[in-house]
Amino acid sequence: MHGRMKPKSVVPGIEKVPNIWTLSYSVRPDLEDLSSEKITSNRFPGYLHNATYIYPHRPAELVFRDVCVSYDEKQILQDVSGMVRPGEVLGVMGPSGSGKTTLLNALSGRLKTDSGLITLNGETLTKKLRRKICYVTQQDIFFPNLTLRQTLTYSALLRLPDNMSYHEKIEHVDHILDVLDLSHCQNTVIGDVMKRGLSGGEKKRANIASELLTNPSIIFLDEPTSGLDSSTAFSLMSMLKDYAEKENKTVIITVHQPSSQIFYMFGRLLLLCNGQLAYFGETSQVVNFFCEIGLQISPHYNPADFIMEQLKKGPQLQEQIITAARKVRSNLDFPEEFSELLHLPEDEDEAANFHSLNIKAFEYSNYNKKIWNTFQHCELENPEPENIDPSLRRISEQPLWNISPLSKYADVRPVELRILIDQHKKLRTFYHKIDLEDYDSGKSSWSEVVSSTYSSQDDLEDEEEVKWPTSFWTQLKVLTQRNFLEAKSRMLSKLNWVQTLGLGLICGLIWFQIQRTEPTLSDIRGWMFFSMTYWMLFALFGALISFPPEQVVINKERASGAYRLSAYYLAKMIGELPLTLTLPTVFHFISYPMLGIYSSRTFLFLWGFLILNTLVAQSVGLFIGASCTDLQVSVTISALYSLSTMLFGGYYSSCIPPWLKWLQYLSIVHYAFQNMQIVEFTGGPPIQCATSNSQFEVCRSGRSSFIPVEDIANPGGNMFPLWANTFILVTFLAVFRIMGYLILRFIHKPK
Ligand SMILES: Nc1ncnc2c1ncn2[C@@H]1O[C@H](COP(=O)(O)OP(=O)(O)OP(=O)(O)O)[C@@H](O)[C@H]1O
Repeated sequence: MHGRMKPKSVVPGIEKVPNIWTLSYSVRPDLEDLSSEKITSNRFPGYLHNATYIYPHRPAELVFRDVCVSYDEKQILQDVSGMVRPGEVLGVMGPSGSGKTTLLNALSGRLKTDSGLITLNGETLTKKLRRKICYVTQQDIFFPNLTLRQTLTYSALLRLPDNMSYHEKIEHVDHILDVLDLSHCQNTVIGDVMKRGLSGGEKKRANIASELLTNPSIIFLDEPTSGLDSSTAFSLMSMLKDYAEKENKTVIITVHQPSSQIFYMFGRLLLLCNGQLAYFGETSQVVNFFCEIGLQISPHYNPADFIMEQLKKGPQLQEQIITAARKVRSNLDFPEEFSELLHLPEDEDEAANFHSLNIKAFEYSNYNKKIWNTFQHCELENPEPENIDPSLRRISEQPLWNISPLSKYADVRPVELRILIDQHKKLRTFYHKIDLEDYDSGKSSWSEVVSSTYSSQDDLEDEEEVKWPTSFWTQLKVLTQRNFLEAKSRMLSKLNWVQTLGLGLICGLIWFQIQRTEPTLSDIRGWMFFSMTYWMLFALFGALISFPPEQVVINKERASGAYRLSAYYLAKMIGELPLTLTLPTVFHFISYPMLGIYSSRTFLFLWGFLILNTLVAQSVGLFIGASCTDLQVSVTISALYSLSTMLFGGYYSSCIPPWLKWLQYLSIVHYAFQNMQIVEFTGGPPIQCATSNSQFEVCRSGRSSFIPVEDIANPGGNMFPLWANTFILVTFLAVFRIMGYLILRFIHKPK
């Protein structure tokens, strides 16, 4: 024992699986009374003994080598290499356009690389492993109407696994609010340019908080300090550095022009110049590096400013710096050699060499080294396979990493350490993993780790295996609640209430107690046409304008794999349904009785068709909003569609040229207006004929009080029955909604 925290229980074990021996052990401070059998059967069926160790997340070491990226044959990144270890902060600097964001996108797996190697703990970056990565974008993208707490709570409910209780998820939100010093503004709305909310610095931290919720192992931050004053930027960076160190996170940050205080917070620095590596190494050594190539920094000068100036001085100096950086790659410390060692042997010769290589690799790696020491200094208690490598006969009781005193979950999260030995009894590699099922109550994004540690590469690349953090039903439920809450303040705003109540009253007063006679026919039709087209435009443009900003948030969340598109889309329809119905209902309930209710059936049917028409129009708005990325284009298309659908609706013109008449079948107003007239003129009391000069044949032939609806609604034309119009409207609704979904699913996917 070496005077560090002493675990109460150690459960070592060895297992045979085809061609591979697995040695593993567990250290759980709280498992004094449990036998190893019990632990084993509960958690790792099929394993003789399991191996767990309490740790709040799986530390990840990111190594990248010779990464190349090009756009349309333009080389953006060329042979960029580097690495970053758990607990470290890597700063990425370079002039504007040098490729910093591109590098972050490539390393986080959001961008396809042309060549190069990116590994996490020695495993090639796959979609599954990407879930351990979080990416904090430059833009702070949120729903502006939700408070910070609501935003984080919904994010936690969606992105933390189902096996974690609601209470635990909320506790985790509290923890993150605490870590990022956001508790004081948790009930403030996020806000936007129109509505004041969180300050710029708070919004930045909120952005980081929403990503840290999943307890990722690696955090990418693209210019988190841009737009912040120097003291806010400093406190944000201090917080990130503390967080990385205490919680053993791997942090990569791009910055433009940091102050010298911020500059020295980076443990390592990666400089980019025209997409090429200009320096990679310890930040404290960068000034020496420049010195060695004859570029001396003046005393009291900010090294970050000095470096940026050198990188912009012209092609000749740039080339000199890049060449010098290339030379540094021959140092042992550089990850080029290191990353090769982390690979599993491909053939017999490589395998023969592998044991010693891997030991060397451990020595290079900070935390790997600790593990290796552990194995060398302690006795293995349990039976083991014959002829096992002697170096694996020892096991430690010590903790391998420091557990963050900040993390209240530190004592409930197990991590498994596993050594794999091939059939030649050679050490192949080791893994450490979290057991999610029983102990990791899901504060992490590690659901993938459980299966990935042992899987073959093929399995890892099988994207089908990638699971969502929560079930479809959880996603549907949470997203429905969030949609309702988010849309409520927008759709039922005070202004919308004033507009609806005002227009309802005005309509009621204009057509107050209207007579049902031939001369007032056009007024009755006018009310119907007005109310229908008004709500059509209201719903269509409402959906059209609100959807693009919402889509930005959805794309961000989809890019981080938070939920299924289908769950979101369905939730949007369900969550917004009561809100969509509210205002047309209020309008109808105010204005129609003022006209004079002649039958409750007519009143209810008219209400139903008003709602149906509103929902169809909303679907059209959603479809156009999802299809067009340019708001001006989408507004033009919507205006064209909605105004022409009104023209073909049957109120303004009853003598459309025959060659244009087919267009009326594309008009949603046409069907809805016909239905309303059918209901009103067949359900209500008959319309009195004019006493003289009636325009209706039926009146001129002596009848006094019945005008057939066909003569009113579509004189001389064909009229569909009520059910057929209704069916067509429902079909419109379904088709536009499905097309909107398909566009989002296949065309406007998140990048
Ligand atoms: N989709 C693209 N198509 C073509 N070129 C692109 C694309 N995206 C980026 N680039 C180019 O790649 C280069 C690097 O861009 P990147 O955004 O990575 O630079 P940066 O260092 O992050 O810049 P800044 O500091 O200004 O944000 C730039 O020259 C940019 O014009």
